[in-house]
Parts: sequence; structure tokens; C-alpha cells
Amino acid sequence: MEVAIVEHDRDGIVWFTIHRPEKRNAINFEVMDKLKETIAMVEKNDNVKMLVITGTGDEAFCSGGDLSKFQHLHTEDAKQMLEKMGKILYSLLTLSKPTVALINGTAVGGGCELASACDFRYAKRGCKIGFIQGKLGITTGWGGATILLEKLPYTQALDILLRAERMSVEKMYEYGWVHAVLQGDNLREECRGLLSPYLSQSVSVLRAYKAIATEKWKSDEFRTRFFAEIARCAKLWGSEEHKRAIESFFKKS
Ligand SMILES: CC[C@@H](C(=O)O)C(=O)SCCNC(=O)CCNC(=O)[C@H](O)C(C)(C)COP(=O)(O)OP(=O)(O)OC[C@H]1O[C@@H](n2cnc3c(N)ncnc32)[C@H](O)[C@@H]1OP(=O)(O)O
Repeated sequence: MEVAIVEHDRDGIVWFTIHRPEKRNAINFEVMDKLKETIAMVEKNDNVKMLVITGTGDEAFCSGGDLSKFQHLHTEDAKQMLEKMGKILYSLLTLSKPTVALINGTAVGGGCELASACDFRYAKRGCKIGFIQGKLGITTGWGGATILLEKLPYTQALDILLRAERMSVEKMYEYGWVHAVLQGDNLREECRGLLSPYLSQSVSVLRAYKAIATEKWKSDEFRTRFFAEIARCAKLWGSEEHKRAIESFFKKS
């Protein structure tokens, strides 16, 4: 079965849908590979204007890394896994076309990092959003904290990370992380409506604005901070606190 569905529509939107509803759209290596391939295609293809990332079903946008696969990784292997996705999120962050996370359900852990790397976050009313990594004895491991601290005011970003709680869409809207709260009757159409002013611009204009917007993230200084975050998380990955948190999640689920 496909782990992600990629559709290219008439308006120039590429829809990338993580398709693992039975795992609450958790990201394994296959999802990473497919996302990497899609980002490269969007970058190159002049018929594509925007990338929208979402998840299958009503339950989850994305539950982060696939813990059933990644829970046993030790520091060095964990670092490789985190760096692999970190590089993908960095290319998403600096993509030359506008990007949207269409949050159709719960977004937790790495799911929030994936959404943070997008330019806009539109979320269905009632969803829960949580940078819960702190409660798992780790930090964000895909560069998400560095991105959050770039995109939100310092106090809001730090509050979200230190609380490590599942927060309401409304609260995340107040913090400026969610840009539009959607009713959810037809998420795609609501999303398309919000994107229509952007889609009326040419690809050259979209590319030019994205280049201006993302220039600051192409410096060595930013990349060093981004990948240092990943190394810190890798160190915590093998800690007793993290192992206990994951064991307790699997006992419950
Ligand atoms: C690796 C990077 C790191 C980072 O940088 O942040 C991470 O992302 S660590 C992962 C952080 N994510 C989590 O800890 C989320 C764990 N999941 C949940 O808290 C909940 O599942 C949910 C997302 C809130 C949904 O709750 P609910 O609707 O009640 O579903 P269940 O809990 O019953 O789950 C159904 C099914 O899905 C499996 N599942 C869920 N999340 C994951 C996951 N991240 N990895 C692997 N599998 C996951 C869960 O085990 C259930 O499976 P079955 O028991 O086989 O049905």
C-alpha cells in the first residue's frame, strides 16, 4: 500500500497526503523518501505553484515519527534518522514555492515540526496540536524548535515548547502558529479558497518572494543551529526517560 498520495491538480497545487491512518499518519522512512521526492519535483516543475501537505482521515494530520520503527534506535542511528528528516524539513522550509500544512486532525511531535516548516498552517476546528516532545524526555528532533523560534515571537515559541502540551487550534491561532481555522466540512475547498489569491500570481513571482523570504535561512549560521538541535535530540533519544515514555505509550495504545 502507498504510504503517501501525491496529486497534481488543475490550479497548480500539489497535494501530498500522508496515507497511514492506522498509525495516525506517523512518518516512517518510506514517507520521508516520498516527501523528499515530492519536494524535489515541486522545486523543479514550473507547472506547480504550491505544495499542500495533509493526512488521510479525520483523526490525524501526523503523529510524528513512527515510534514502532524508531523506538529502538540508539544515539548514532537515531541521529541518522533525525538528520534524514531534518534535511527534508530544511528543504521544505526553503522551498521556492509557497507551502501549506492542511491540519485535518491531531498534530503531535514531529507532525508539528512538519507543519512548522510550511509557510502557512490551516487547521480544522477542534484539532489538538502538541509539541509534546518534552513529555517524551526528548526535544524536537527534526529542526522544529529552531524553525518555531524563527517564525513565532520568542515568548510564544518557548512557551509552546516548554509546556509540551496538546493545545487547541484556537490557542495556536492566538499564538500565530495557525493562520486560519477551518470549519472542516470540505477542507480541501476551504483551503483552495484561501490559496486562490496566491495562485493568481505567476510562478516567477512566487519563486521571487519565496527567495526573499527564505534567504535568511540559507546562512551557515542558521544551518549550524538547525543541525545542532538534531544532535541534541539524538543524545536524549537513548535516555531512560525517553524509553519509559515510549513503553508507556505502547502499553496504552
Ligand atoms: C521522531 C521524531 C520525533 C520528533 O522530532 O518530535 C517524534 O515525532 S517522536 C513521536 C511523537 N509522537 C507521539 O508520541 C505520538 C504518539 N501517538 C499519540 O499520542 C496518539 O496515537 C495520537 C496521535 C494522539 C492519536 O490518539 P488516538 O486517536 O487515540 O489513537 P491511538 O493512540 O489508539 O493510536 C492508533 C494506532 O496508531 C499507532 N500510533 C499512533 N501514533 C504513532 C506513532 N507516532 N508511531 C507509531 N504508531 C503510532 C498506535 O500505536 C495505534 O496502533 P495500534 O495499537 O496498532 O492500533
